[in-house]
Amino acid sequence: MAPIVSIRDLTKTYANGFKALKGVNLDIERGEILALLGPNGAGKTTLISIVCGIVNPSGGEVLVDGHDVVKDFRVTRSLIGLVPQELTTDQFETVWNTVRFSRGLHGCKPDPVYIEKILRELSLWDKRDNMMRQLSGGMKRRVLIAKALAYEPRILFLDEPTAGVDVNLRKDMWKVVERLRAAGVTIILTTHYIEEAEEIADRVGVINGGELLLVEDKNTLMKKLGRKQLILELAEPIDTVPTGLADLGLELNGSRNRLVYDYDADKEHAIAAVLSRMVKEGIHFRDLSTRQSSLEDIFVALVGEKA
Ligand SMILES: Nc1ncnc2c1ncn2[C@@H]1O[C@H](COP(=O)(O)OP(=O)(O)OP(=O)(O)O)[C@@H](O)[C@H]1O
Repeated sequence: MAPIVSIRDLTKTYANGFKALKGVNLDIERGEILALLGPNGAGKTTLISIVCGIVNPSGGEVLVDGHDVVKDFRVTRSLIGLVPQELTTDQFETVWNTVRFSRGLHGCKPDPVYIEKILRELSLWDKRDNMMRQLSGGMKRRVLIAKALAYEPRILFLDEPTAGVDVNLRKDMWKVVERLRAAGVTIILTTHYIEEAEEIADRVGVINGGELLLVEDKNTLMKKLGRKQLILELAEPIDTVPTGLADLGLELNGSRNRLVYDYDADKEHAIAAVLSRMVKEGIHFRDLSTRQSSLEDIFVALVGEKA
């Protein structure tokens, strides 16, 4: 099936001459959860804003369900829900009306039962009659999510949805994301919290300096770029690593009692060779552990390389 969002050679140069996007190509599949990772100023919000029709591209093309986001913006906009980073609501309106109006604005028939369901899901039901200005920052953020869900979008963009919010909101959010995924909604989120991407995303895209460095299935990425480390606590201290072990890449690490061995996450069989060589060299260990690099390690390595 054709991707639900297709981005081709997308560039954006702002009026001051700053190149925020330098030729991005990306296909987003129907029903997937894609996490876009990148440091501050990488171009994530610019990319999302172009797909959502808020910012005009300088070059390239974006198709949403086959429709051009510039020429057919009315159609594409109706398919997309956006939860922006910044709060954009009328402070003197009630929560109930804010969410209800959002549905109406997008041309959907009123459905109070559905609105109630969303408000309950996001723990906003008790606040439905409060004015927006009476809510805490975290509650306002919940309303932004409710506003985007109110018109049942097929594609949902979440721009740093959990930045500066508490654990409860994060948990509520993930429950909502799970429900939406089950309903076939495509979800794209930007985040600085790598564990969030690790937890929830099917694919991960890394963006830096206006370029998409990679997009990869999360598990494949962790396998391909992930590193593992075998740590051997020795029974007796040693001064130098015997040649037979040094040849395999083992090193003393911070102590005469600890040997470490770094290997690719997909080369677990290498451990057997290390252990049999240990026996051959007559070096005994009293404990053994392994450590796997996280998505965060991979991200830092990728972005660092490019910097
Ligand atoms: N209207 C604008 N005019 C000029 N430059 C802009 C404008 N909007 C954004 N930029 C610049 O474009 C770059 C990308 O910004 P963008 O907001 O897309 O980054 P981001 O990855 O979302 O960052 P963050 O994680 O901080 O939200 C930044 O250097 C920013 O200063």
